[in-house]
Amino acid sequence: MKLYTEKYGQVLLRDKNIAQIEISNLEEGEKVLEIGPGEGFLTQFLLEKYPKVTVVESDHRFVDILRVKFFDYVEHGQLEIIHGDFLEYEGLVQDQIIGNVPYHISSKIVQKLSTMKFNKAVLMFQSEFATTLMAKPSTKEYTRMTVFAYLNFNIEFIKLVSRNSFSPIPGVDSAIISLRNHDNFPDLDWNLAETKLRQMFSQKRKKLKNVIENCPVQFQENRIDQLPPESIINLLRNE
Ligand SMILES: C[S@@+](CC[C@H](N)C(=O)[O-])C[C@H]1O[C@@H](n2cnc3c(N)ncnc32)[C@H](O)[C@@H]1O
Repeated sequence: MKLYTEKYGQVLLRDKNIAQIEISNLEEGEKVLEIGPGEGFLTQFLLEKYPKVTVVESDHRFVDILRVKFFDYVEHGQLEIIHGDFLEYEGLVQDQIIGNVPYHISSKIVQKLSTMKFNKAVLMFQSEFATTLMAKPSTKEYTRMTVFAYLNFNIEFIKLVSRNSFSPIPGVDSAIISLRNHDNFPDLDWNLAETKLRQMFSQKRKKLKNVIENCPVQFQENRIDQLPPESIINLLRNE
């Protein structure tokens, strides 16, 4: 039986150097949470560095493998294996988060992370998605998700990763980035801001004077995807 389903983002990392780069970008700490460990390629290195490792894996076939492979670590309480959906994870504050994440739910993972408290997350995404998170205005990669990420995180680009580092070889390259929570916009009403953001980007071909009531005069002739996040925040506050 084939043990992976590319459709569910199950391409497995095979390059130890890349795993080491990801782990060296995490910080020291007590606890680390891994999203989607698969067969545990990253997990084995995490266990060398952290006293408490929690992994959340949704596929029971991988969970069975992990339970056998890391039996001793589970017995000694260093490793907790959770069979479940990370998007439903309700755990406590984590020091560090790591994951070569399933590409088809990248946006949902970023949204989920925005609701969690952690020190630093080191994540591997499809390179195109990583570009979106850090895109500049007036480029095709600049989307609602770019602004959402800016509102929630400090983002750093770490490394582009060739598709040849995975098995099976996917059709695209990947990229490692890091996210840190920030609280730069404590005055924002988040539910309202997200609704407005969605509404503005759903009409991104229109000039803002035709999208927003009482649009500030300096933005009236612009389209939403021409404005930098700093200006969009003013719109989210003002409207
Ligand atoms: C790209 S693979 C990476 C596997 C492993 N970390 C590696 O690098 O070899 C993504 C993993 O996430 C798991 N996964 C997919 N959706 C998930 C979800 N919602 N919650 C937790 N794990 C998930 C998949 O089963 C798979 O093991």
